[in-house]
Amino acid sequence: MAVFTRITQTELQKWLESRNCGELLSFEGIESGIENTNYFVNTSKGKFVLTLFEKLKASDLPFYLGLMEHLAKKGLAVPGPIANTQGELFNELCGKPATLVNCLNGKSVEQPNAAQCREIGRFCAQAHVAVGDFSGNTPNPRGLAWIEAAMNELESHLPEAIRTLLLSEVNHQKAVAERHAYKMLPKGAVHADLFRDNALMQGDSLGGVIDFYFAGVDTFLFDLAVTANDWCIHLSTEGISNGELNHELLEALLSGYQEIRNLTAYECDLWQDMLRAAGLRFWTSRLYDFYMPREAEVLNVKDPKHFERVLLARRQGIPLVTLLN
Ligand SMILES: Nc1ncnc2c1ncn2[C@@H]1O[C@H](COP(=O)(O)OP(=O)(O)O)[C@@H](O)[C@H]1O
Ligand SMILES: N[C@@H](CCOP(=O)(O)O)C(=O)O
Repeated sequence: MAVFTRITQTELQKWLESRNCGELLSFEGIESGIENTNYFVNTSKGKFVLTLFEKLKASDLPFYLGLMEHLAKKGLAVPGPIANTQGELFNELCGKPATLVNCLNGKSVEQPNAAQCREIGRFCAQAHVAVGDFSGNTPNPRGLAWIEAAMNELESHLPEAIRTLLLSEVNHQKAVAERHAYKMLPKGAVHADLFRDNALMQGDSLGGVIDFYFAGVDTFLFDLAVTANDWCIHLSTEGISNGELNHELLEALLSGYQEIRNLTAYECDLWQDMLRAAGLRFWTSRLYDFYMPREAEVLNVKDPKHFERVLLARRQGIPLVTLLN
């Protein structure tokens, strides 16, 4: 359960008055989130999602909400924030910065098929093209600097074997970041957490992508690798993963992507390294949440072992680059 902040009908009604979104009919807390407090809000004008930001500061929000607004205005399936009468995309509710966005249709899938992976590949590329004229420049908050700092903070909590693997991969990624090819990778504001649970599907079509609150400027290839590691993971019929990729799903994702945007030679060169970087990113954050959970997060901690297996599988150097062509 992750409704960290409880609101009353009167508080919400008052807050909604400054938005042209109709009369409040009902609202209901969403239990599945782990970062923010979310409510479904029904008004006489439609269905919305209210988000109260639990960790992000007001100064962080113009980037995230601006990115969502930018993509929504370009026609991507992204919830556009509803501005208040002062033109603000967020303002305080119960002492927290809060925003109201459109409620999208669809539900997340656990075992995607190839058509759904192709669709998400197309979305990813469309977003990469669409941010060409987005001016926000907040760096990826979970980039290599954060990973290294988290690793240092975790050091005394980790078993020896995990510490060694983590250090080895951080050192590898630091070397990758120094390479000419890496410096030539196209970059922009990316979602950086485009997991299955952040996309709402309606059959094989995309209802929309939500949860931009780990977005930041990073390479497009890293964003695609994050997406591939989750959407194209090999799952047994029981839904269990050994960390390997499902090549049929990966081919679908990459060909959907390349229908919209071709990967450069530098991107093809660094594909394997970015799959590793994406594995490292989520292994580290899950280790961090596992060893240093916030109180209300204890029940929602995600399994770090999964991303340890992902990282180990990507380090094996199977020539995945052939799937890019
Ligand atoms: N714009 C939206 N449209 C429809 N459902 C949404 C929307 N935003 C959030 N949700 C629902 O709320 C759940 C939690 O939202 P999410 O942004 O993932 O929370 P958190 O960042 O706290 O993990 C989602 O799984 C989805 O069911
Ligand atoms: N996708 C990340 C966790 C981020 O949480 P979210 O619910 O805000 O997407 C992971 O799986 O580790």
